[in-house]
Amino acid sequence: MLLQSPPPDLKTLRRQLRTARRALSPATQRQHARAVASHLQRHYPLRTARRIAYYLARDGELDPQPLRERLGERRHLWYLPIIRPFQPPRLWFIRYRLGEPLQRGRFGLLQPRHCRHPVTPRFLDVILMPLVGFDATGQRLGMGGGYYDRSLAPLRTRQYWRRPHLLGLAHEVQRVARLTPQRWDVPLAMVVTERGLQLPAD
Ligand SMILES: Nc1nc2c(c(=O)[nH]1)N(C=O)[C@@H](CNc1ccc(C(=O)N[C@@H](CCC(=O)O)C(=O)O)cc1)CN2
Ligand SMILES: Nc1ncnc2c1ncn2[C@@H]1O[C@H](COP(=O)(O)OP(=O)(O)OP(=O)(O)O)[C@@H](O)[C@H]1O
Repeated sequence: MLLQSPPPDLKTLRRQLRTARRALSPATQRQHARAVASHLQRHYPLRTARRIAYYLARDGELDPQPLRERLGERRHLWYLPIIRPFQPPRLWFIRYRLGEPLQRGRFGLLQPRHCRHPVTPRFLDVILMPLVGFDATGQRLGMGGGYYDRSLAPLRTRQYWRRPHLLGLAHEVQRVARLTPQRWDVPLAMVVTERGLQLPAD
């Protein structure tokens, strides 16, 4: 009898995908970050967005900094996530101007030292999200803490007249065949890798 190996559990899958993205050389990392910036710099919801959340790349994450540099500071306000200091864990977003001081917070994450006027996701036009994994349908695998999912949950249930456009950024090596959607998952509008934009397909 042929025994098929079972699909890896999510914890194993996260570890494998994080190892794969970390294994990319610094030169490849830079090339992918520049390719993603080229694919997105003329992208309509981003060009016209006023408030954009991004993240400071770590652990092999696709680096959104070249994209920030191309889009510039004149038309856009840039925000970084911070873990809000009480339970349940959720993200707030803080305006961050280049050159302002950073400090290490929870999990050793760099975050703005001055946390003035945090906003929740509904005040943002675009959220650039770091992915651990993704599939062709736009399903996303994150760090597993539910930080983004919990923070975005109100957008699913309430009717806001506008909601942020969610863009996932990743390297192609983070693509997986199929992720099973969880009840609380908030779907992405698009995944962007060095190969280009990917609209969710069923
Ligand atoms: N660059 C970046 N910023 C981000 C995230 C992210 O994935 N990447 N987040 C995405 O949610 C939020 C923070 N959530 C995080 C959740 C877990 C870990 C993490 O490193 N966990 C370690 C365990 C560390 C420990 O327990 O001390 C790990 O899993 O190895 C990091 C960020 C907001 N900011
Ligand atoms: N809207 C929510 N309300 C309550 N708990 C939630 C919600 N969203 C996620 N969670 C909790 O967070 C945990 C992690 O979720 P999941 O495995 O989907 O993480 P993830 O999508 O990889 O992480 P993240 O959202 O931080 O990128 C789940 O076990 C779930 O219990």
